[in-house]
Parts: sequence; C-alpha cells; structure tokens
Amino acid sequence: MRILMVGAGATGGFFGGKLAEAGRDVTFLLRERRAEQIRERGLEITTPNGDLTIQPKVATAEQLRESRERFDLIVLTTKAYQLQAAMEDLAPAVGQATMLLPILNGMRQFSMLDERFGAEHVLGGCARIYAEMDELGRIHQSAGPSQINYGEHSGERSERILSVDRALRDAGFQTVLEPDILATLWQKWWFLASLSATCVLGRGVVGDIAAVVPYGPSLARAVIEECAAITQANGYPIAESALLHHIDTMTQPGSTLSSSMYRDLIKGAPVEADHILGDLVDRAKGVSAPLVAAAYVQLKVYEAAQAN
Ligand SMILES: NC(=O)C1=CN([C@@H]2O[C@H](COP(=O)(O)OP(=O)(O)OC[C@H]3O[C@@H](n4cnc5c(N)ncnc54)[C@H](OP(=O)(O)O)[C@@H]3O)[C@@H](O)[C@H]2O)C=CC1
Ligand SMILES: CC(C)(CO)C(=O)C(=O)O
Repeated sequence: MRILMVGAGATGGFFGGKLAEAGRDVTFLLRERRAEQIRERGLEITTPNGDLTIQPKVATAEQLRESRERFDLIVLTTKAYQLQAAMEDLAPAVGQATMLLPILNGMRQFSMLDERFGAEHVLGGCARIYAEMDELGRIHQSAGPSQINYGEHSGERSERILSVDRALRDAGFQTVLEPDILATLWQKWWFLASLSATCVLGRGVVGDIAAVVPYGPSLARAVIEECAAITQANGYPIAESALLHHIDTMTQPGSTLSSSMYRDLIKGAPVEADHILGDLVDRAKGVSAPLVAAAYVQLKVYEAAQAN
C-alpha cells in the first residue's frame, strides 16, 4: 500500500516515522521549510522506549502536482486550521480508489473532506498520543498511549479497511479497527474537550488545578459533566464507570496531564478553538454548557489578540 502522510508534526511525524521504519511505503507531503529540515536532519523521534532518526521519502505540493502520482492511503495529520489548504495540496494524489484517513481531533474534518473529495473516499480515524514537535523539528513522545483507531463510517469490514488494517498494524504503535468509529470519535472528543476546557479555564495542567481544593476538582467535574451531557444528547451514551474514571483522572493531584491544545496555548501557538470546543457547544442540542462556552470565548479572544 502506498501511503502519503500529510504533515510530519507531532502526530504525523511519529506515526509516519514508525510506519517508514517498519518498512511500509511512506511518503511525507510537506511544506518547503519542513521538507528542507527533514532533508538536512532526518526525521528525529524520541520516545520513552528509545529514539530513532530516519530519512523518509518527502514530496512538496509542487512535486506532487508535477508527478501526478496517486496514493492508496492518505493520512491527514495537520491541525484543523490548516486542513483547507492541505486538501488543495494533496488533491493531485487522490485517484479513484484513494482512501483518506484523517486523524485530527474533533469532527468537522469529515464534512470538509466529504465535500471536497466525496464521502466514498473518507474513512473515520483518530489518534491517541501525547507528543510535541520542538523548534528543531524533533518529535517528542511522552509516556502514554500511541494508537490509531480507524474504521469505515458504515462500520463495514470492507476489503479496503482490512487492507488499511494490514498496512498500519505491527509498526510499533497500537492500532484498532473499529466496528463503530463514530462512537469512538465522540468518546475521544468529550474526553479531549473536557481536558482542554479545564486546562484552559484553570490555566494549568490537571495537577495544578486539582491542587486548588475544593474549587479545582469541582471545576474539572463540572466541565466533564457538560461535555458528557452533550455527547449523550447526540446519541452516544457514556457508561457511569467511564465518567467516574475520567473524573478521577482529571482530579489527580500531581498529574502532569494536559491536552495538545493547552500545550499550544501556553506556547503562544495557534489553537483549534472552533474545531474542538466551538463545534461541540454548537452541537449542545439544548444542553447547558456555560463552562465549555467560557473556555471557547477565552480561546477566541486569545486568537483575536494573536491576529493583531
Ligand atoms: N500532539 C498530540 O499529542 C495530539 C494531537 N492530536 C491532533 O492531531 C492533529 C495534528 O496535531 P499535531 O500533530 O500535534 O500538530 P503539529 O502542529 O505538530 O503538526 C501538524 C503538521 O502539519 C503540517 N502541515 C500543515 N499544513 C500542511 C500542508 N498543507 N502540507 C503539508 N504539511 C502541512 C505542519 O507543517 P509545517 O511544519 O510546515 O507547519 C505541521 O508540521 C490535531 O488535530 C491535534 O488536535 C491528536 C492526538 C494527540
Ligand atoms: C486525547 C489527547 C489528550 C491525547 O491523545 C489528545 O488528543 C490531545 O492531546 O490532543
């Protein structure tokens, strides 16, 4: 299977690097600066289980346009606010049977891809990992999961999704072929949105907020309950045990847990406000979610200040 990874940032660099190291046929579609960095330094990845540096195949949008090379699987790993431009860059690589697998957070990416390329090309997917790229372009994975979940939106175990499964598994990270990828996406979304909104409102990682007893833990609990209620109102039930487990995780003193959105915020980098929190409150279906909305407002004010 010929795989095109769009982006070699924290997630794309990690999963694409692992796939390339495992011998899969991977090309990275990169913008000029990142392509140059990787040609010079290689793709460098550090993980709790060891480090690796590879020299992957790299293409820029211009090279892709000229070669008109088509790929079997295109994995999208940009931030949400980069997706529109990335779709234009990757378009020449989409042939009749090409599958598009976005592993971004949130949900809007699917309607955007459906509209641009046709829903028949689009698979469901998401990633679980704690990773960051530093200013030298090195990818650092922290302890915790490294996993991609994927599936047909219909839930079908089609020939093509089984071929994706064969291509992605056993490459040094976990993979899960999902019977109901939409449910998985919602489960991931409420977890991520509640973590992000709590960290944004409390301006700290989980342990910092948990230390402000009793208000920090009650903030986390209230945000979790809002996100869970929106998810349930959209038809995705949450087991009591999952809710309690998440509340426990999010109120642990000393925990260094945070989301990629919060890490971007404290770095002064752009954030996926509309995609991760705005879209969730837009889908509240009458559920009251003042805390998630407040976190969203904060991020939009931050975005506006950044633009000036
Ligand atoms: N980081 C994490 O731990 C996790 C992140 N996620 C989600 O995954 C998604 C990606 O996040 P993350 O990997 O952290 O983001 P990063 O910013 O680390 O990486 C995104 C990469 O996409 C590249 N890119 C953007 N536009 C293009 C384009 N047109 N062509 C080629 N490359 C492009 C950027 O390249 P350039 O260097 O040129 O700017 C950048 O390197 C987000 O939705 C995030 O929420 C999900 C789970 C965990
Ligand atoms: C769920 C979590 C926190 C880890 O995969 C994430 O998606 C993120 O940090 O963006």
